[in-house]
Amino acid sequence: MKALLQCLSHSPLVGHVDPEPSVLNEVNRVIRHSRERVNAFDPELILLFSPDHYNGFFYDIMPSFCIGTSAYAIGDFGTAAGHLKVPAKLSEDAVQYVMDAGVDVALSHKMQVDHGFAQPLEFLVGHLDQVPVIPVFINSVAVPLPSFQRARLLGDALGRYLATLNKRVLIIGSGGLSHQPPVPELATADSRIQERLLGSGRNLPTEERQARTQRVIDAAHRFVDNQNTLHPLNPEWDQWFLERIATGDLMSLDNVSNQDVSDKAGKSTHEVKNWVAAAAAMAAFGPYQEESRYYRPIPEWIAGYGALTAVPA
Ligand SMILES: O=C(O)/C=C/c1cccc(O)c1O
Ligand SMILES: [Fe+2]
Repeated sequence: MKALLQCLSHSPLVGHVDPEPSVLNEVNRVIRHSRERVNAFDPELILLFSPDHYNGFFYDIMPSFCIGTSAYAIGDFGTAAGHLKVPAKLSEDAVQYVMDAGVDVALSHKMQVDHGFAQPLEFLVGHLDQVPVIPVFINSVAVPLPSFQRARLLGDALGRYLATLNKRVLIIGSGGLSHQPPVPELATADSRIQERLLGSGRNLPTEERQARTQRVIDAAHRFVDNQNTLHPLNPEWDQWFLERIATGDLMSLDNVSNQDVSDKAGKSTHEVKNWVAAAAAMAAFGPYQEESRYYRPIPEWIAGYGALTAVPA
C-alpha cells in the first residue's frame, strides 16, 4: 500500500476545556486507533494540509496556498513547539510540480505554523520531527478565500507528485468540521487587532499570547453554556460533508460556495478544504475506500469533531 488518508479535526481547546470523560475517552480511542493504523502503515513521508489562525500567515501577504521547505511550530495553546522535519528538496520539487500542473502556490523557506499542523502530528505520529513532512497551508480564515475546486486541484496535483516518488505516504487533512471560534476579522476588528492581522501578531509578547489564549478558552466555556454565543455547530452539514469525502465524491463539492458554507456551518468551516485537498491527493493514487469514520459535535472544543481514514480500494 502506497498511500493512507487520515483526515482529523483539530482544536487547540483539547486539554483546556474538555468534554465529559465518556466523550473524551471515546475521542481518545479514535485517536489511538488512528495512530496505530498510521504506525502499522509506517509512513516514509507525510503530506500535511492545514490552515493557520493568524500565527504564521497574515494580511501583509496572504497566499491561498503555501508549501514550506522548512517549518517551525510556535506551540500555541501548549501544543508541540519546534521544527518539523521537512525534506526541503521534495517540498521545492512539489512546488514546481504543482505550478506546472496549473495551480499557483506560494513557497516559504521559513514557514511558521500553529496547532493546525502540530496537533495532528502529535496525535498521529507522536512528534513534530518523527517522519519527514511536506507542510501545505490552505488559507481557511482570511477572506477572500480559495474555492473548494482550487483546494481539490491543489490536492490532486500534490497527489500526482507524490505518486512519482515511490514512497509510503501518509496524507493528512487537518481541520473542520463546522465551527466558528472567535477568530478576528480584518473588516470589523479595531485598529490594534487590525495591526496584528497585518503582521504584528506574528510573534506575540507572552502576555498578549496568554490573553489571546484565554479569550478563546472563555469563549468555549460560554459556548458550552449557550450555543448561540457563537455560530452553532451543524451536525447535519458535517455528516453530508463526511459522506462526500468517504465516497470520493469530491467534484460535487466544487459547486459549494464559500458564502453558503459560512452561512450554514460557520466561518471556520472552510478548514474542511484541507480534507478536500487531502482526499484529492489520495485519489491521485487511484480509487480509495473508507476504512473508519468518527463524528461528534463537541462544543467544549468549538468543533464538529471528525476523523476519517481511507485506504486504496
Ligand atoms: O487559534 C484560535 O484562536 C482558535 C482556534 C480554534 C478553535 C476551535 C477549533 C479550531 O479548529 C481552531 O483552530
Ligand atoms: Fe482551526
